[in-house]
Amino acid sequence: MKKERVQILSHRGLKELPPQFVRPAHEQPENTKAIEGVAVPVISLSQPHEVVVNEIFGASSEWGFFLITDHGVPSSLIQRLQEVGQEFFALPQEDKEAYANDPPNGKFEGYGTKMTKTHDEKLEWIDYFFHVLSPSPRVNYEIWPRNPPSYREVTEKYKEEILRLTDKLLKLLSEALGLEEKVLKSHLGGEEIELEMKINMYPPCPQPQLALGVEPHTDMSALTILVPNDVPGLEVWKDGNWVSVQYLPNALFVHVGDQLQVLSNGKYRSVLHRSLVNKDRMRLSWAVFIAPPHQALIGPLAELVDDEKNPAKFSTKTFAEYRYRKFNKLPQ
Ligand SMILES: O=C(O)CCC(=O)C(=O)O
Ligand SMILES: [Fe+2]
Repeated sequence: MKKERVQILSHRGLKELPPQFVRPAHEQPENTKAIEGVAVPVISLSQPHEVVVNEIFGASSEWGFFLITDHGVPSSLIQRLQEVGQEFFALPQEDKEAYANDPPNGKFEGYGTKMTKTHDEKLEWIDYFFHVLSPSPRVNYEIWPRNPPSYREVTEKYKEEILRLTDKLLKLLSEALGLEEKVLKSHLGGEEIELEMKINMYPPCPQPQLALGVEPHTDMSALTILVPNDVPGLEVWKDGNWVSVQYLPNALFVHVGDQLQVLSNGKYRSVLHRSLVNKDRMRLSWAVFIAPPHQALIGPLAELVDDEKNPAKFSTKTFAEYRYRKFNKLPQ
């Protein structure tokens, strides 16, 4: 079945949002505005080690979300990553369709647009490109965009930077829990840890106040490292309010995902977040999901659990089972 791409709809210049995208009133951005005057944590990684550990602990336990600066990823590389992604989405439609994914038939990688599952499930105002980034044996380069030709080289370079940052963040997050620095990464598969790239593309939307780019969710990854273009849109849930995340040039957005919440027995919080869309401008974001291999067993770390004061708050299961339950909206 041919999918209706949001980018094509957007190009038609509609005055009104098609009804399948109109969120129920209680979800519409105009009825659920972000609170003013609250700023998300921004952490410079070039501060003294103890300061960084403390700030990461505070942000991960109170917000499950923070921005990092002085992370060492060259701004020229971030810019190239953004250019090759934008160039892909600017290709003629039939060129993009050659990469179409097909989730109902198990083909998750490639160019995609979400379709409704049930009669009244609403659509999100987004097209995306999704592929595995690491480890190498799991990567299918056939599905990566061959156009622009530098897509692969640039994305591989960015992967190396994200692998380096993953190591660094997992060490800091382990230390902040009072654990040896290698603990979190080893529970997430060590060198088998998996990275997936999702380029989110939100075209201009005729009635952004009625739509969502991505509906409220937590990521099932352990961590997600995201870089947006300069169009704001991400909001995170904090103490009963939505808080908008402002654009900060070259900062990377770090989300704590479900697997880190489970491993830390709830000391770290998996952040609820959503994204809004824009009337005139295209928003793009590059999310790298950092997750354990499917067969990894994930549960609260023994070091953090005791029968009396800190009973386990989550059950232990394979990541494959966690994913299955989350996709099918079953209790964990
Ligand atoms: O575009 C964004 O800022 C958020 C996207 C997101 O939450 C996701 O891809 O899981
Ligand atoms: Fe997300």
